[in-house]
Amino acid sequence: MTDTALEAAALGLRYGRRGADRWALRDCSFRLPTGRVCAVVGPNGAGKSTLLALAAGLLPPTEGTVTALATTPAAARPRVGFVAQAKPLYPQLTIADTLAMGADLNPGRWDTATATRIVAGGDLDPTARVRTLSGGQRTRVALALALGKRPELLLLDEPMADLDPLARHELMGALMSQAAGHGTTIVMSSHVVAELEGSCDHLLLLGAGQVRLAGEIDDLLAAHRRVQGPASTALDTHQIVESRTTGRQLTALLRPTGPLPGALTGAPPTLEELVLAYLRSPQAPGTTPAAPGKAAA
Ligand SMILES: Nc1ncnc2c1ncn2[C@@H]1O[C@H](COP(=O)(O)OP(=O)(O)OP(=O)(O)O)[C@@H](O)[C@H]1O
Repeated sequence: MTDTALEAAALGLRYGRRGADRWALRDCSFRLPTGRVCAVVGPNGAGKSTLLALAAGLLPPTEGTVTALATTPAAARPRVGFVAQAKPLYPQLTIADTLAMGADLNPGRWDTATATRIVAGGDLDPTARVRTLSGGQRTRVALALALGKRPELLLLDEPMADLDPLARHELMGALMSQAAGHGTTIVMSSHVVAELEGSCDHLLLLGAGQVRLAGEIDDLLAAHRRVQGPASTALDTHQIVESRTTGRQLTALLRPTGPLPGALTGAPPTLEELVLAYLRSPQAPGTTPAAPGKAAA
């Protein structure tokens, strides 16, 4: 039994031919312990889908390594569930055929009750063909297939994007109970940070193909402060993620490197405040396992 669900070391992927210099991901290093629910966030084109595809073994790295459940992604595949952004399924199959295929492909692992319950939650007709389903209904079937596999590691690329609010709530609940009941590690990309707050305990923030923040969310929040005070307050000994001056008032989100000036009041940010501050400030220094000197503040 491993205690590492996902680990990347100097991982990089370049699309296209050599020399084209289109690095989608470069020099990514992080470790995700098992049993976590990890949010993967970042702007469009940051490399989230690429990272998930590498972790699922669908793309070979151009450089560096990635392991899933302490082995190669290909060797881990029977124990890993992956739902890609496009939710690919066989359009000509019915929902019932699709779940039967899941059972055939996962002998000894398949959880009929869970898969059937997820499909039934959407009030879907099992005899309906996949090609007749809406985007959100296809997502539901794709999640039923992934959860029915009872994976140890579940990789989900924007799983909630096309679900209605009730379906989001219900399926997020199904994912959380899978994590709590079976110790499944879930890695989930999303642009809706508010949705991740309260569900996720680990964060991977990507920007321009690099890992900018990686770690336990509680540790990351505790290491930052959202502060306000007089505009004249000097902050330059601290790592400033973003700062703004309005008249005589300064507000900033920073990573303290020592005691804060007494003129400032502040508190740890929420997850949404932290992520938005980093997204608005692409040049702000991040914290990754590859830069341990910056981790403690
Ligand atoms: N098949 C491909 N061929 C060439 N370049 C690609 C391909 N897929 C992605 N890229 C490029 O790789 C980079 C990372 O893309 P990726 O899809 O991983 O980002 P993302 O963070 O998932 O974005 P989004 O939030 O928009 O889904 C982007 O610059 C993109 O243009």
